[in-house]
Amino acid sequence: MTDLTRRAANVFTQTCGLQEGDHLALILPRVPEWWLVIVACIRTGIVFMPGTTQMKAKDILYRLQVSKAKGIVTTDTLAPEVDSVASECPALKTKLLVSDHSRKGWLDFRSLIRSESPVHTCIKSKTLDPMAIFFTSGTTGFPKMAKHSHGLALRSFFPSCRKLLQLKTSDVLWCLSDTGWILAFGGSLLEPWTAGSTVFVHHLPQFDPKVIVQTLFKYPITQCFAAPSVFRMILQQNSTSLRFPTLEHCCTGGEALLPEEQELWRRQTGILLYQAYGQSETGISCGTLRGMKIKPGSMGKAIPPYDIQIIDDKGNILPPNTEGNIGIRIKPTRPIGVFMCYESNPVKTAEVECGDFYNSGDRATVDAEGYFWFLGRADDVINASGYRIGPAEVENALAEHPAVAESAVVSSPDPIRGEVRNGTWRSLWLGVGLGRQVRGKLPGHTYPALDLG
Ligand SMILES: Nc1ncnc2c1ncn2[C@@H]1O[C@H](COP(=O)(O)OP(=O)(O)OP(=O)(O)O)[C@@H](O)[C@H]1O
Repeated sequence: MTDLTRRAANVFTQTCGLQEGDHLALILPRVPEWWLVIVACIRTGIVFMPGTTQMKAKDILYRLQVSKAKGIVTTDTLAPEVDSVASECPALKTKLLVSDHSRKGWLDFRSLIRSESPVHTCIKSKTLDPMAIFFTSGTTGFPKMAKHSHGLALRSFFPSCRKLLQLKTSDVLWCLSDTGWILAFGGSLLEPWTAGSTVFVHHLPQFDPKVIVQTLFKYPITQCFAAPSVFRMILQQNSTSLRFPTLEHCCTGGEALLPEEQELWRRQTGILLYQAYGQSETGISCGTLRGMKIKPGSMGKAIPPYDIQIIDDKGNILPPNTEGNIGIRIKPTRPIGVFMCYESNPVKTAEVECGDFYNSGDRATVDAEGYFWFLGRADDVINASGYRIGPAEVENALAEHPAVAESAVVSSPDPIRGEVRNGTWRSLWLGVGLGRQVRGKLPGHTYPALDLG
């Protein structure tokens, strides 16, 4: 890694002329170059911006334009999409291709790495210097650019954060997060790197729960980190055995997890499923640390240095068991790991500040023991006849029916009750739950109403 990332750093600065602070879009599947590009950026101070390979030309165009990216690294699958929009991105100067074939107008990253010098001196980055931009999922609008400092990487070294997975050098960690999300940066790079454990990588070009089960049987994976949908779809396979030979610890986050699924996973695999919660703006902020008592359905406790409280819309702390916003204290001191700002969007950055807190936009309660319970996103909460209904609660109820594989609950306007709950369901293969996707993408869309009783 040392040798290859030094060479990659030289490719960026010497061959491409990129400089500290420049923005580099990184859209790669799970190939080794993803790791090389990120570490090379950290070495040089180039701000990397991961993106998911599921993007199409218009998504790439949006990201390149708003970020004013000077460079992009991608594969030959997405290179034509980039070429179709490149003329509309005046800042884009460098296109690097990760492929065994060449393409006109693109630099060949693999052969450049081979020919570049392995001698490189790291910049002397400071904790608060910019390091990365993570685009949010865009569940509620255009993806926002959450800009992080090098402090995000430093946070992984804090003993409090190490307690979440408690990785050892003998561990083999498989994090299934798409390379475009902040979870992949933490779970596939920072966490195992800090602990000196082994990263397991599977190309997994298409999500197939059968392949995941086979892989967990075949390879000496000891820890697995994935979205709840992954565990859910494995359970839906009705496999004869899910007693994996080496798997010891499982962690999940990114969307709501049903308490029943947690219990079913334990019964079928003999392993507990620990829940964590986080955002592109904060990394993992809250979680059930390995070995901590699991309260089924709870996201666990705040992970220091984050001080998480349930707050009202003015930033006042609410008492236990009261619904409110999940807030992370940012005053008087902004904790290391919380994003710097939304790039080029001071208005949005100011909007999420609420008194002494960063307002996550998620609704939850905290119990007397400090465990957090997710209710839904503030913009998803349904107000029907004066009752505030978290869509996740209705989805959980639907999911208890054996014929329902996945569900999404959205509201539609009602002249008498304000809003009524409507539902839809269908199969999905993405690593994020249907509820979150559909709710975010189709606000106000009318589905046939369900009688939910
Ligand atoms: N354990 C969890 N349980 C329930 N929801 C979770 C959990 N972990 C994360 N989430 C959801 O995922 C969100 C974070 O996702 P992400 O940062 O990718 O952007 P987004 O909020 O979906 O996108 P946008 O802000 O663009 O709409 C959280 O705010 C929360 O709603």
